[in-house]
Amino acid sequence: MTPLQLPSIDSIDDAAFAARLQQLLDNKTKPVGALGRLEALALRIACILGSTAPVLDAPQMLVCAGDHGLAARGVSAYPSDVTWQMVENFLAGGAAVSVLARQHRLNLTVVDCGVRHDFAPRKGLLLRKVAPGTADASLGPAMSMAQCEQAIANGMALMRDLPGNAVLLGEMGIGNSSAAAMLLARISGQDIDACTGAGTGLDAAGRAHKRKVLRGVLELHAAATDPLAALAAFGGFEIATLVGAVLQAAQERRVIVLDGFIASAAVLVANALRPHVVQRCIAAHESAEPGHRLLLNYLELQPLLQLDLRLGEGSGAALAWPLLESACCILRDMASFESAGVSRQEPA
Ligand SMILES: Cc1cc2ncn([C@H]3O[C@H](COP(=O)(O)O)[C@@H](O)[C@H]3O)c2cc1C
Ligand SMILES: O=C(O)c1cccnc1
Repeated sequence: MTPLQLPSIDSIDDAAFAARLQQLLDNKTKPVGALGRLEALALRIACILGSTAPVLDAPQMLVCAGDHGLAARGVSAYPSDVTWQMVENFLAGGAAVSVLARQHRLNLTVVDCGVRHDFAPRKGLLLRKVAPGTADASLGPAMSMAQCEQAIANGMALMRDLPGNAVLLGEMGIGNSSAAAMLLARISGQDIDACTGAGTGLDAAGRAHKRKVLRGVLELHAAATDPLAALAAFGGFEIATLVGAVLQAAQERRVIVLDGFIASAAVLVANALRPHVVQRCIAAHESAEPGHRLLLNYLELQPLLQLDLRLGEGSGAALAWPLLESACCILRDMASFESAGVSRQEPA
């Protein structure tokens, strides 16, 4: 295998351009700042796309799926078979993300990154299986480094082939809130107990068991300190594929819309590898999974919505999408004081 080449990702900070955008926003027919955080959102999208009149084009909902060997340790309230069953549901159009993507006209692509099931090929499904599920991370690394790099390379390649200038991140994989919690603990240095939550709905005893298992897995992989080693140690294939997709999207200056805890964990890893990634990111919401708030704080991202969602799939990203469209419309289409002949604020 050729060695993995990660893209280089430059800073898109441009103080002069941001000041120009702020002036455009301040000249719109409204009291200064009256559209609140929608103005900051407009400014961020405009900076990512490098346009004072941003247009979101052919948005892509990318849902990456994979199974986790660690699920055999009882860290999820649901069995691993739910992963492939939900992939079928995504493709049949009945899952939350299917419905919401349809509502908002987001093109849905589902990727088998490493599900323990053989899917029949069909439209909307990309077969990029590295292996049928990761290994049990409580016994050894979830993925070999070669598998980890393969999944990242798959994500980069598939993103290159997707049209548009915006991508919304989704995932499916029973047990993946455990992988996300361990990645957060390792990369941010926070205690695993604070990073661990109920996932699909564990009760108090289930959460205590999950914390104990995850603490043991972190200890087993104490040497996995750099982001790639941590990703290989904890998994999973869907997170690694998303890492590649995020890196590629960031390099192409697409708008990257984060969903919940697990999709955000992929961005955490990508940003640890290439620190300017986060400049291209918008946090759609803050999930009820407690680690998500810690993760967003660590990345200094402010979520748009707080709806106590704890689903994943990309559902929260789809729900926030109309806000991004509205932010662009305001910057593009609102009249200025001059063009509309509206009087400005009286001098103090
Ligand atoms: C029916 C069903 C649909 C889902 N859609 C997303 N997830 C979510 O739950 C999983 C993470 O939680 P844990 O780590 O506790 O397994 C992921 O698959 C995530 O996307 C679902 C879970 C279930 C049961
Ligand atoms: O925040 C998420 O993405 C999430 C939370 C619980 C279960 N699955 C996903």
